[in-house]
Amino acid sequence: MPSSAPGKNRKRVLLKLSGEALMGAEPFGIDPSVLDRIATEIKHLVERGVQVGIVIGGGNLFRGEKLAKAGMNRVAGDHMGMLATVMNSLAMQDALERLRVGTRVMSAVSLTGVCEDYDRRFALRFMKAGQVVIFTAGTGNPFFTTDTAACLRGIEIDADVILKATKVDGVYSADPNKDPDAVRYDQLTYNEALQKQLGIMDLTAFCLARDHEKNIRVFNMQKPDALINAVLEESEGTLITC
Ligand SMILES: Nc1ncnc2c1ncn2[C@@H]1O[C@H](COP(=O)(O)OP(=O)(O)OP(=O)(O)O)[C@@H](O)[C@H]1O
Ligand SMILES: O=c1ccn([C@@H]2O[C@H](COP(=O)(O)O)[C@@H](O)[C@H]2O)c(=O)[nH]1
Repeated sequence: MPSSAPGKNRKRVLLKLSGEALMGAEPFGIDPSVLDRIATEIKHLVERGVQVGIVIGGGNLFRGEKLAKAGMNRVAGDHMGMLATVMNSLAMQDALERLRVGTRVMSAVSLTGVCEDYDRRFALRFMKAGQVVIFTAGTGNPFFTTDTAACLRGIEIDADVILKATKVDGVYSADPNKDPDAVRYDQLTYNEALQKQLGIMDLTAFCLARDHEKNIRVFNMQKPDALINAVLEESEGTLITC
């Protein structure tokens, strides 16, 4: 399908990709076949005229909290975590550009010669011109997560929806990887998620999205075409609303 001409009224999404989902069956790092499959699905969205901003996690490489538990200074660990998100972002940029999808990586911390600094107005211009923008290095601050960064950037770029692409097929009454009796929701509100302390995202991310009236759709990125369905059919996983 040919690329749509840049236009004013196209759908704009903020896609949060779990770092762990990039591992595929590997114990650490990135499975190139998973990366290429996800890049192909993103290309299909761009070809259908969807403006795509992406935030990628770093859990397949480093998490500050885990490093701190092993004895490292938490801030140093969080800096490593943020740099892990940069590595994932560069890998995704490479995969997209091999598919001839123009892609910019914009970082919350300056990494001269590696990627661009984050600038909201430039990011919007790139997306309107049909380029994918990957917002990397989280919020640029320790003690936050890329879920919070995804909500922050989603609000800043006024995304129609924040898509949390992960390894489970929605939000459950309890962590489905720990509780076999957990039940999946089709839809729920932020206040329900907060009251029930559902651990699919951190509280800061939930509160930010709720306070700025951004819906989040949680879906399984391992399911082929789930991303396309989530955006075009609005049919996958769980929708979290105000
Ligand atoms: N109520 C719940 N419903 C669904 N999943 C839940 C719930 N509570 C906890 N989880 C867990 O949350 C995980 C999703 O988190 P995900 O891996 O996307 O997080 P992340 O930390 O943002 O990503 P990254 O891998 O980049 O660090 C699921 O794999 C699941 O085990
Ligand atoms: O704003 C942020 C975002 C992330 N970090 C650190 O990066 C890792 C990886 O991110 P995940 O969201 O866990 O995938 C995170 O554990 C933090 O250590 C950060 O410091 N600030």
